[in-house]
Amino acid sequence: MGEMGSASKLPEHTMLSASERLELPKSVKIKIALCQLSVRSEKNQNLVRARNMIKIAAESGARIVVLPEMWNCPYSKDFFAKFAEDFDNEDSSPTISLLSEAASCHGITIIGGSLPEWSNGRLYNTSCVFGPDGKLSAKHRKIHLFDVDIPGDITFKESDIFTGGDKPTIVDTDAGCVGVGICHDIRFPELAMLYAAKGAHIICYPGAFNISTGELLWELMQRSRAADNQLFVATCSPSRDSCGGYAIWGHSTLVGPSGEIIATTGHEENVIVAEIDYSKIKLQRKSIPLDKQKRGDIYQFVDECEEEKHQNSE
Ligand SMILES: NC(=O)CCC(=O)C(=O)O
Repeated sequence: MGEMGSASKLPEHTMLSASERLELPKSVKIKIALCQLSVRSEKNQNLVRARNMIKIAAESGARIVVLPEMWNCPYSKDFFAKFAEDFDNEDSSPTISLLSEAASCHGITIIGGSLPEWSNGRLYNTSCVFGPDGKLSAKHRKIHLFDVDIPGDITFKESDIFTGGDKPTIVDTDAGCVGVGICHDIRFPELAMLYAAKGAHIICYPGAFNISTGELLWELMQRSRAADNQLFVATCSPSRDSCGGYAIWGHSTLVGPSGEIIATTGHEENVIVAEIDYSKIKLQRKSIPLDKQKRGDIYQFVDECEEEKHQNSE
């Protein structure tokens, strides 16, 4: 694995304004790859297999490569702490080294799925973004932790183990402006709206939905976030046969700005490579200008008594 150097240090922020971002990225058409990896209980095997998938993706022409939620570690409370790495300690973070080396070796942007991260005695579910120079360009800590209790079906409480993130994450890459969320973050439209308002072209959600909620909601959530905000949404999941006893839905998908599915897959291990045509964003926003049609002034209930008092006093 290559030298990491200062790969794990976040750059000083050079954020563009939303209106600057509304200009299309230099390359209007790019390829994106979604690596639906089968996650094993041996960390090193996951690193080797993911590295191989990134190579396949890059050789297929992908400029952005997305990995799944928890791809170096089974999605299981028995593994998160054991597999966690301190990203700031370069000697003890083989996964960060790998992502940095792979991004610079192929000259691509990697949305590095998510990994268990140790920081100051806390555990986070964290996604790291690397640019073609191999440097860390953003770090998103899962904001909305997945706590679920469906009697007779599934009980899982991420908040028993993880601390939630407290910041939204948007990053300007040479292949478009990317908003980042992790799995359960997709259920919160406010986050996607914020990214759209800041000028994101695509929102990437590494995710590991389970079979209980996935069938009904996984595709619906992605298409809703894309259609509401008229931008691209990409998701990347581990495959169903991943270790850990949590039944994963799979179905990594790319959705376009009218809510259309551009590419998807089943639940097996697979690398999906698909084309993004960023000009579709402008076209969709021109055809149906939701932003201009919005009535921000009336999305609130007016207290009728207050209204009456106000009218009487006039
Ligand atoms: N890993 C997750 O955040 C799972 C989210 C999920 O399945 C859901 O229904 O929400």
